Amino acid sequence: MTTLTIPDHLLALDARDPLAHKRGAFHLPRGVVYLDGNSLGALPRGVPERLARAAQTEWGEALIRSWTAGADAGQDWMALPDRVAAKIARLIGARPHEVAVGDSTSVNTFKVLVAALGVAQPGRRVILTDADNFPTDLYVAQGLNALLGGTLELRRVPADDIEAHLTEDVAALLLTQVDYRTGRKLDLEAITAQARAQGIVTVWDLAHSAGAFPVDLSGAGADFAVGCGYKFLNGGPGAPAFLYAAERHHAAAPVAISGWMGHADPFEMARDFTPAPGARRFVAGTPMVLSLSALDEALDVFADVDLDALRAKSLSLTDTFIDLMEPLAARFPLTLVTPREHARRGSQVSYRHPQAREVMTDLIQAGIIGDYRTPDILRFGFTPLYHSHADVWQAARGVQAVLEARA
Ligand SMILES: Cc1ncc(COP(=O)(O)O)c(C=O)c1O
Ligand SMILES: Nc1ccccc1C(=O)C[C@H](N)C(=O)O
Repeated sequence: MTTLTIPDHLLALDARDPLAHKRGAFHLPRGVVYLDGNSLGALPRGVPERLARAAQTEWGEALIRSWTAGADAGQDWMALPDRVAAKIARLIGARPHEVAVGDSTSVNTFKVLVAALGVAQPGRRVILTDADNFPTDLYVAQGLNALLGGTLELRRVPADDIEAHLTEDVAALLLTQVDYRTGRKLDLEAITAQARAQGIVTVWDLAHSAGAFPVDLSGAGADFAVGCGYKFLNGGPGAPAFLYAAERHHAAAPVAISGWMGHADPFEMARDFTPAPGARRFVAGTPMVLSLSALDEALDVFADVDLDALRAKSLSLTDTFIDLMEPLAARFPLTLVTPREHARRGSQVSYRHPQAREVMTDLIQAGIIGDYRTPDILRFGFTPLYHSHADVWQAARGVQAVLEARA
């Protein structure tokens, strides 16, 4: 790929990018523009060594002693979920004891839905959600309803109509802040406030939010949330997920999967479940040490990152891509489905194209790795920690070449 013709104004943006140095913290394969960090984040350079240490030293040498080694300093394996939770908390506007790390986003969605229903207004049985929510959110709610003998109503409405459906019969609102297809970002603050005014408990899926831009769950007064460790948090394939439970619910919210690792004192081996303080009670079973180690290391890349700068760069990258694609959208059957309005955009840009699947196959062949989503969506994810405006330019030129070749 040539870099000679990158427009000066884009090079200038890169020259004054306060996050430019973060690119060096990632392994990015040569010859590839990777625009799928919203599905699987790139590999942070520190992770392989950390994994080797966790395997060879902590597991291989210290063996079972690692569960408690360094406990006084909070460095033991037992506390690893809590250490990771504290790092995620800063990114989502939570306090460390309001975040639990482990299991998948799907499992955590189940846990927080049960918790939400447990603190909902008595008598309310409706879960309100976006009809186009990510499948796992819909399926988990369906499964929970089946478990409860069909006593719930899963009310699915278009995202644009959600606010009109925040009525007094709704128990819980289950929404994904950034739509995985379109990249449309919901106003978490406003919707949470409206829901709370109706006595509705909010459950936010932050899969495409955490690590992409600042989220302020506490400031918004959100009740519960979940999110993935392997997307913008770069924790690696199948990384542990997180859940958020506002402190005010800790005492009353039921713990659906009350496992021994969420017990106040697991090695007391008591006969009855006494929840650990805070969100740790939602950590059901043995911490996934290897994958938690990778996520823990990956999160250190964020340690000194100003989240407002992260958001500003994300918007600059997506603005640039939309601008560069505009002439192509005029020549080819591409329809922008991502909002142009900053407040309504996550960190991705998507287009409809009648041959989206084939076009994405060609793009990936050409080293522009984005994603196809049914039925006709070309999706390009931008990760402010490791993308430059020059990458955005390469990507747009790649799209142009593929579309011209197909025409
Ligand atoms: C909005 C959303 N929720 C949840 C998930 C994933 O859940 P899990 O990690 O359990 O597969 C994804 C992506 O896979 C997603 O985009
Ligand atoms: N976990 C995965 C495993 C395999 C393939 C994709 C995923 C994704 O995360 C997809 C993503 N949630 C999306 O918004 O499309």
